[in-house]
Amino acid sequence: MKYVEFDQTRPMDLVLIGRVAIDFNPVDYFHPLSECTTFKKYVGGSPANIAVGITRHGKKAGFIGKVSDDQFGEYVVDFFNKEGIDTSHITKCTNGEKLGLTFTEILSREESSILMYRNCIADLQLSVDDIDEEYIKNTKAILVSGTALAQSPSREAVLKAVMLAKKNETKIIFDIDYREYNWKNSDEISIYYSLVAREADIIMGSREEFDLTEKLIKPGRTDKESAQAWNNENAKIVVIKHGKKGSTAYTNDGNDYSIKPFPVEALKGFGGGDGYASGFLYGVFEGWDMIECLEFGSAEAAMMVRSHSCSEELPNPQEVKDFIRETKDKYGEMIARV
Ligand SMILES: Nc1ncnc2c1ncn2[C@@H]1O[C@H](COP(=O)(O)OP(=O)(O)OP(=O)(O)O)[C@@H](O)[C@H]1O
Ligand SMILES: O=C(O)C[C@@H](O)[C@H](O)C(=O)CO
Repeated sequence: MKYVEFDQTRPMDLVLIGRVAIDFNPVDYFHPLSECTTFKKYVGGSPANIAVGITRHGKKAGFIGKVSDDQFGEYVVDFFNKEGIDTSHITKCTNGEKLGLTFTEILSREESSILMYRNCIADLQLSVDDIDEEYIKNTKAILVSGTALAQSPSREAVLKAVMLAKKNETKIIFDIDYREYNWKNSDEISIYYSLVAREADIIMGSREEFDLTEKLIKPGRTDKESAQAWNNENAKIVVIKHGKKGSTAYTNDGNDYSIKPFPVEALKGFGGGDGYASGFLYGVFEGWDMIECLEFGSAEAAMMVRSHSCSEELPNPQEVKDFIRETKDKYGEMIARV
C-alpha cells in the first residue's frame, strides 16, 4: 500500500535541509560532563544523521546546508562524501561563522542531555541563494528540519524550498526537530512550524512538538485531533512520538497504527529520533504497509539509543532486519506491535 506517491523518474530520493554539526560524545560516560575528559567526535545534527541513515538504506540523498570554512567544515563534507551523500549543495560560510559543536552528557542509561555551542552559527546562515529549483525538481522529496526555521536567513531559505517543492510536486517531509536554544519566543515557533506543517505530506514529531506547532491555532489538542487537523491540510501521514512509550502514525484514510519501542539496554537518550526517521522513511519510500514502516523505524531507533554515536553506527536494512528477527526470537513475534 502506497501512502505517498513519489515520482519514480527522479534521480534523487531525498534532499535534506538544515543543520549538520559535530557531536562530541563522552567516552568516559556515566559521569557529569564537567568530569568527562575524553570525547569521541562524530558528524551530528538531526537532518545530517537522517541523511546518513537513509543513504545506508541504499537511497540517494543530497544535503542543502552551510558549513564553516575550516577543518571541521571539511570533516563533515568529507564524511558525507564517503557515505555517498551528494554534497554539491553544501556551501561554506564567508563571514567566519562556525559549525555547531554539541557536547553530550550521558549521566546514566536513563538520563542524558545536550550542551550546544551555537553562537555565530554556520547552519542558520543558509540563504535563499542556496536554494536551487533544479535540485528540488530532481528529488522525490525534501526533508525540512524545523530547527532551520528558527532564524533568518535560514528561515526564508527553507520557506523558498517548500514553495519550490510545492510548485514542482516534490513531496515535503517535515521533521519538527525542536531544539529550544535556537528560538526566541514560542509564537515564532508556532508561526513557522505551522506554515511548513500545512504544506507537508509527512509530519513527524513528539507531542511537545505538535503542541508548539499548534499554540496559535488550537492549543490542547489530543493526538487524534492533531492528526486529523493536519490530515485535513496536506499530510498523508502524521507521526506522533511519545519517547519510551511508543509512537503512532495517522494516515489520511482515517486509520492509525501504533508501535512500541523495541526492548534494548539503552546507552543514551538521544539519537533515537534520527534512527526512527531513517527506518520509517525507508519503509515509506519502499511503499511498505504503515505498520512495517513503524516497526522498522522503532527497531532502528532502539539500535541507535544503545549506540555511542547518532551517525556512525546507523545500520543498513539487513542489520535492522536481523535485529528485528533476533528480538522477536527472544521476546515473541508481536513484541513491538500494539
Ligand atoms: N530507551 C529506549 N529503548 C528503545 N527505544 C527507544 C528508547 N528511547 C527512545 N526510543 C525510540 O526512539 C524513538 C524516538 O525517541 P524520542 O521520542 O525521544 O525522539 P526524539 O526526541 O526525536 O529523539 P532525538 O533525541 O534523536 O531527537 C521512540 O519513538 C522510540 O521508538
Ligand atoms: O544536533 C542535535 O540536536 C543533537 C545531536 O547531538 C545529535 O546528533 C542529534 O541530532 C540527535 O537527534
